[in-house]
Amino acid sequence: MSQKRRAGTYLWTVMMPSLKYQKGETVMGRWPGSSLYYEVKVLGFDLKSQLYTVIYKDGTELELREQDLKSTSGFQARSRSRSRSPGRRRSRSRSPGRTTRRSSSRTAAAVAAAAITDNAASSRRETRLRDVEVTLSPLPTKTPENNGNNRHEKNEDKLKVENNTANKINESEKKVEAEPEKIQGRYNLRRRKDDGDAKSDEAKVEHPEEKEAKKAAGATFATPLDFGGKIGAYFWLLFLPAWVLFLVLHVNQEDPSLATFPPPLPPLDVFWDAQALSFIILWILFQALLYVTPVGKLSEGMPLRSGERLKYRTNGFFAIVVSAVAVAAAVHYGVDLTYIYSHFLQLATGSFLISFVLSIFLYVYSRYAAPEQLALGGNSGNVVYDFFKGHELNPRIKNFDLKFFCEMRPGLIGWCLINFAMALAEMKKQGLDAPSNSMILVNLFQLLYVVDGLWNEEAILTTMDLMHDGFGFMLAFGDLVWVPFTYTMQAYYLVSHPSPLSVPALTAIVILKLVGFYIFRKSNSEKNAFRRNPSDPKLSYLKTIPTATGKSLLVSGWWGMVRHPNYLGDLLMALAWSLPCGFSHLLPWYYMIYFIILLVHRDSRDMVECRRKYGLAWDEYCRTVRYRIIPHVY
Ligand SMILES: NC(=O)C1=CN([C@@H]2O[C@H](COP(=O)(O)OP(=O)(O)OC[C@H]3O[C@@H](n4cnc5c(N)ncnc54)[C@H](OP(=O)(O)O)[C@@H]3O)[C@@H](O)[C@H]2O)C=CC1
Ligand SMILES: CC(C)CCC[C@@H](C)[C@H]1CC=C2C3=C(CC[C@@]21C)[C@@]1(C)CC[C@H](O)C(C)(C)[C@@H]1CC3
Repeated sequence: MSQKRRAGTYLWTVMMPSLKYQKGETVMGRWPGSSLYYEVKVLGFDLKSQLYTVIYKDGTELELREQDLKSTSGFQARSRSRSRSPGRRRSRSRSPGRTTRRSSSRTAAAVAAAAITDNAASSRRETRLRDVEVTLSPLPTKTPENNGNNRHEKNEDKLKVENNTANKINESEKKVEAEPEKIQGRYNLRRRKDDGDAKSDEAKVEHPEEKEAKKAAGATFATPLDFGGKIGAYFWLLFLPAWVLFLVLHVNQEDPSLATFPPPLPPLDVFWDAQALSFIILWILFQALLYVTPVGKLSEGMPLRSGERLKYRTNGFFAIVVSAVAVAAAVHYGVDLTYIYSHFLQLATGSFLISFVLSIFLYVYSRYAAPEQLALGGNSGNVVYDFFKGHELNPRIKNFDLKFFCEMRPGLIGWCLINFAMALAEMKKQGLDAPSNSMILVNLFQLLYVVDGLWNEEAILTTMDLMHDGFGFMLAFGDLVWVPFTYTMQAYYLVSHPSPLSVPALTAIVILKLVGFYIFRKSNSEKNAFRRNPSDPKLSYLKTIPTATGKSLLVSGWWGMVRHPNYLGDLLMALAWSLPCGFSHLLPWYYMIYFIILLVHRDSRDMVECRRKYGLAWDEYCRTVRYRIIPHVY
């Protein structure tokens, strides 16, 4: 464990009491780039970057330097005179969006809604100052109409509420100074549970045990628990491995139908095979060797909280090509890959053991990490939850990034290897000279998915897993067990359950796959290109919403169609993977069902995270782009 890691934790503990502003304190924070100060609440302090995390009244969280904060007492006299002529004074501000803000009042200004602008303008913002009119409107009071998830779905109602509020703004400003405590209720001080959950600060009660746990872990930076919190973590730790083993046992049955679920448990020694475990270890080491080979690009990740940008060796395509050559050579020299089919259960158990040991290592390793290296979502102070969710954001041994490697290599490439082995097993079992049409489709479709992911490996650096999720049991198990041993269910199923396809059915399925792939690839590439270079002239036709963080949100193109066009494409592809297996059993549809649940949950997690980061600009985006995944449906 490096000394730097230990030193970070030590300094954190001893220096906290001497900080000028304390956690929970309400102070005035400068709007980044401008000379305007708004009321903010201090959420924490990061020793390494020497930045305070603060939350504005609109829910936007930002990191500010000490000199950008002032105590409210020393500030009031000056700011009052500023707010005397609300709505009339225009101040030129150089906020990250470089917007001109109409300050209707000291307090109301903090709840800025963003204006939609086109990306050509947004590009120019990168090089020169540009004024964009920004409408400032207070957050509507919590009412049955605008509260809850349907807040954005009921677009028309919401707009009406806002228009009314806007009309009344001058009237309400008069009351602002006279009734400061009422304002507290009108503006949302706390990050919302979901996109529309506008709970006031007072409404949220922190349980004493939660407080204690946080204190014990020095968990100043943390986001609300998900996956059912602490209890949920216990549940998932037991359920996920059991589920994989049940699926594997189930697919092995003559009749893998609901009537025969759960399958009978074999004796315990059947699960264990030392040779299977050693094959898994060899495969992971082989992939690690390819990963560290200095071939391919060194790509930069997105800026971390500390401002640092990590470098990643993105040679995934090289890795899959070399792996394919190695597998072809092995088959040529007589290696029987159907071993994978006959020892599937033992291989899954071996992978599970590795993922479990890796998760323990990751948790212990994270205890030596500096606070800014921890993941916001896995820093609750509860050992089991943090172990499950992932405590450290980007655990690395020197330059070897464990999360990136596990997500993109052994499991993902292993998925294709297993599918290929299933095709060989089908030929052997069914006495075929070539795999069936259905097996070929499933193999080619999923191979395309993986190869595309590796070809565009850099794009993973702007996804949720890499940017937000810590690396713990959930992802270690997901990458090393879940992906290779459950995503291969369709191929495994086809080995013993042939499903002939007519030419029209085959053609329709291929078209569906290509449509899904097109949407998936185009939308992912559009967002990735925009995040990497917002001033890219090729994207200048896109409309964007500026946000207080300096990043903009795409509001036209693919990301103007629905909020997660990439999920839509992915779901269409998932449908095309299940259809070749027919409708005799539910098992080959398992992936489709799981994927809908996963993506709906992921979308809601992302909504919470984006609401936290972008505040009202995110609300504006949600009002403009009403549907989450399927246009006019969901
Ligand atoms: N096969 C599988 O098992 C799985 C596949 N996937 C696939 O992986 C891919 C990545 O998914 P995932 O990481 O969940 O999510 P996304 O790639 O969609 O990333 C979400 C992030 O994109 C940014 N963003 C959101 N809206 C906008 C916008 N309008 N303009 C610009 N940026 C925006 C935000 O980050 P910020 O603003 O901070 O940049 C947000 O947090 C998807 O294609 C998904 O289908 C995902 C999970 C499992
Ligand atoms: C065990 C849990 C219930 C769920 C674990 C989820 C993980 C299996 C997935 C989370 C995000 C993933 C992605 C891919 C694979 C599945 C996991 C790890 C991905 C690498 C597949 C290939 C794609 O092209 C991609 C876009 C690169 C995917 C990124 C997200």
